[in-house]
Amino acid sequence: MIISCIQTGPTKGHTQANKDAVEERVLAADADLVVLPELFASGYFFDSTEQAAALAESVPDGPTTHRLHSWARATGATIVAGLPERDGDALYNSAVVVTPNGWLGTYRKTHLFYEETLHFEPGADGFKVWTVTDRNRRSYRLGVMICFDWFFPESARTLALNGADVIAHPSNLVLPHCPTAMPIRALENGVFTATANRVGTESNGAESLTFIGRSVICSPSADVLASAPEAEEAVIRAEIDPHAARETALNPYNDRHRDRRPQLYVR
Ligand SMILES: NC(=O)CCCC(N)=O
Repeated sequence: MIISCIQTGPTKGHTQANKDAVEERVLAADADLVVLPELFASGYFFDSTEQAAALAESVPDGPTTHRLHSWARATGATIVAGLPERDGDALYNSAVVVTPNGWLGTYRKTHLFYEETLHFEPGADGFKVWTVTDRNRRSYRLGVMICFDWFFPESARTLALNGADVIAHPSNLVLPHCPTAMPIRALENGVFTATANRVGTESNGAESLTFIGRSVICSPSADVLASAPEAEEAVIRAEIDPHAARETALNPYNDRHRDRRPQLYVR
């Protein structure tokens, strides 16, 4: 199967224009799994919680999920994309999994970063894995984490223990470390990872953040299968066999799952 990460450069608040700007690359991706960045259409560094709330939408009946479904239907791809979600009075930094058959599920970011903590509720649903199919109807297991979740090894580890073959990782990275770390996150958990980041600089009216690009697709052997430049919009892609993630033996004596000693791991 083909994984594609689309590295974008959105303008905060211009959700329609940001979706229009990425549509052509999604429709041309020719991939089984397309990963878009965290908050891909809204932008990230909100001036206020009121601005975040104004840009948030309900799932699955909001306009962005509908647009993602039209793209999934048109391409046959499964799409993972980040958006600000409103559920009653609560706002979440979420990612939706959308297939040609429609919305499949939502992940709410567990570990909020910096001023996200002012605007969003932390997700409390844990790390979910969905069974999806590629365009040849071959099934694989897809987990999702969002940006800063990478910093906590428990995120990718829990997804791997929950059976993920592939981890989609919508991001808005501003620190330099994640792209360097992701090959090891993939290796230590025996999964493929697909980090889709953005570029550009955004201000909240008082300070600004610059996003580092460097989207990256990694293999269970810590290979960097594809990577994007730092400051340009880009599309990266890689062909993988997701079931290769199910080979847990490292050698005749070691197995990445069997060798774990959770009874000795504190917390
Ligand atoms: N949007 C984010 O969660 C940024 C996390 C910090 C980083 N790794 O850049």
